[in-house]
Amino acid sequence: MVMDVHHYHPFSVYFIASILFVFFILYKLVQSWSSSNSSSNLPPGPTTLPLIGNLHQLVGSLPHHSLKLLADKYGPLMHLKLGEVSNIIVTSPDIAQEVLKTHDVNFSDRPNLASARTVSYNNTNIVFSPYGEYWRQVRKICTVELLTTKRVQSFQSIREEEMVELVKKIAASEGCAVNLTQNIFPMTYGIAARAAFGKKSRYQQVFISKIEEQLKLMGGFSLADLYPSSRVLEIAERVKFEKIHKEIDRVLQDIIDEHRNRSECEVVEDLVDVLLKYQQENDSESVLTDDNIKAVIQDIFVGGGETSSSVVEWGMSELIRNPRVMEKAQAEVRRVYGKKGYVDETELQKLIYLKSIIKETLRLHPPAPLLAPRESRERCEINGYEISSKTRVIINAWAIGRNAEYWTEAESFKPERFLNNCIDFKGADFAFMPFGGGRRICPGITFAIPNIELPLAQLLYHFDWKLPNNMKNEELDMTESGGITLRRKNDLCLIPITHQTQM
Ligand code: HEM
Repeated sequence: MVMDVHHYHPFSVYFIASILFVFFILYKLVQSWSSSNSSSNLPPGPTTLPLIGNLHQLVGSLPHHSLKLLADKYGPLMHLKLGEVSNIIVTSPDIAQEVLKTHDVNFSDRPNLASARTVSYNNTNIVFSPYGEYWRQVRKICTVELLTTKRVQSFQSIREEEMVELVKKIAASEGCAVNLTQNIFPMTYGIAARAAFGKKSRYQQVFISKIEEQLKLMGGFSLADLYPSSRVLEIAERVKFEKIHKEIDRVLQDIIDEHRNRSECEVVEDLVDVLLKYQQENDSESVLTDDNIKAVIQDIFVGGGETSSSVVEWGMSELIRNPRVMEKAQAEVRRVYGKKGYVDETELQKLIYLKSIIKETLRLHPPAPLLAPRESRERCEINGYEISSKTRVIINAWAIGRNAEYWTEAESFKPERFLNNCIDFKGADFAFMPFGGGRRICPGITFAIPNIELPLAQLLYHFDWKLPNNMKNEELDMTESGGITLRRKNDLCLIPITHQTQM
C-alpha cells in the first residue's frame, strides 16, 4: 500500500503536467488557427490549418503548378499561410502591375531567408540584399561595368569561341545520340565564368560543379524559411550549406587573390578587376569587402549560366516537338547565314522568327517560374484587400504566361503570336515577365539574349535533329524538375545529322 502511494504521487504530478501541456498546445493551435482565419480583409484563400497553415496544399507537385490550381479556385490575388509566414500569390497581369508598378517601392524588398543567408554572404549579393543603398551600389556597378550593351558586345569573341567548341563536339557524335543538356550548361557557364573572372580559369570546372551542387540543395521550400522564429531550424539550415559554401568560398578567394597578384599588363579587365578597383578607390564607408565581391560574382555566374542554358534546352525540346516550327527556323537561319557559311553574331538581329521562338519558350518555360520572392515594406491595399508589412509576395509568372484569358491556345507552342507586335520581356508587359519587373527586374537581359540566340542559331544552322530510338516527336518527355530554376527533369538527348550547307 505504502509502495502504491509512493508510486502514485510522482506519476500524478507528471500526469497533471502532461495534461496541462496538451491543453497548452491545443490552446496555441486554436489561437493560431483562429487568428489566421479571422482577419476579414485579407485576400481570399483556403482555410489554414494550425501550425502548417496551407503547406499541405503544396505537397505533391511543383509549387508553381499547385499555386496555379489554387489560384484557379481563389482568384489572382490569394492569401496563403505557409508555415508561420503570410504570403500573397499573384496570378494575373493586373495584380502583377499593381505590385511591380503602382506599389513598386513598397514591394522592392526581398525576404531575409535563412536558406539564402549563408550562400549569399549574409545577403550581400544583388539578388537577396535588402532594398537600400548597398543594393543600389552593387547593382549599379554590375549594370554599368558588365551588363551594358557595349560591354556585352565586348564578350562576342568569348561566346563565339565557346560555340565553336560546342559545334565541334556535337559534330563528332554525328548520327549518335548526344546529351545536349550536358553540353549546353557547361558552355553557358563557361561564358559567364570568362566574363566574370577572365580567361579560362583553372578553377572554372570545380567552381561550376560546386555551384551546381549548391543550387540542388537550394531547390524547394526550406523549413527554416517557413518557420523563421525557430532558432533550431535556422542552425540546421546553416549547417546544411556550410560545407559546400566553404568550398565555394575557397575557390572564389583564390580567384580574387590571383587577380590581385597579376601584373597590370596581362589584364583584359573582367568583373573581378572592376570590383577590386572599386574596392581600392572608394572611401571606407562605401568600400566593398572581399565577401561582398564574392557574393556578387556568384550572382553573375549563376544568373549568367543557369537561366540562359535552360532556355536553350527548352527551346530545342519545343522545336523537336514542333517540326513545322523547326523547319521554319532552320530555313531562316540558313537563309541569313547561307552566304557566309558560318554563324556569328553580326546577323543575329535578322533572325526575327528565332527571336519569337525564344519569347515563346520564355512564356511557357520561364527559368524562374515564381520570379524571386519579394516582401512588402509597409502595409498597403491592393484591390481593396489589406496587405500588411512583411508579407511575402510570390508572383507566378509561369501561370500568368499560360493564362487562357490573355493568351489564345495558351498551352500550345506558337512563336507566331510574337510576330508583328511589340510584346516584350523588358518589364512593360505584365502578361509576359520571365525577367520580372519594377526596379528589381533582372539586370542581365542584355547579357542573356546572345547566350540564347547564338547557340540556338548554331544548332539549327549546322544540324538536322531527330529523337533516339525511333521515338515520335510528340513523345518527347517535357516533365519539369523541381529546383531553383525550371530545368527539364530528364536530360535532352538528340541525334544530330550534319547539314550540308549550300554555298
Ligand atoms: C534567360 C535568362 C534570365 C532570366 C529568365 C532571369 C530571370 C530573373 C528574374 C525573374 C529575376 C527576379 C526579378 C524580380 O524580382 O522581378 C532576376 C533577377 C536577377 N538576375 Fe536574372 N535572369 C536571367 C539572366 C541573368 C543574367 C545573364 C544575369 C547576369 C549576368 C542575371 C542577373 C540577375 C541579378 C543580379 C538579379 C537580381 C536583381 C535584383 O534583385 O535587383 N540574370 N533574374
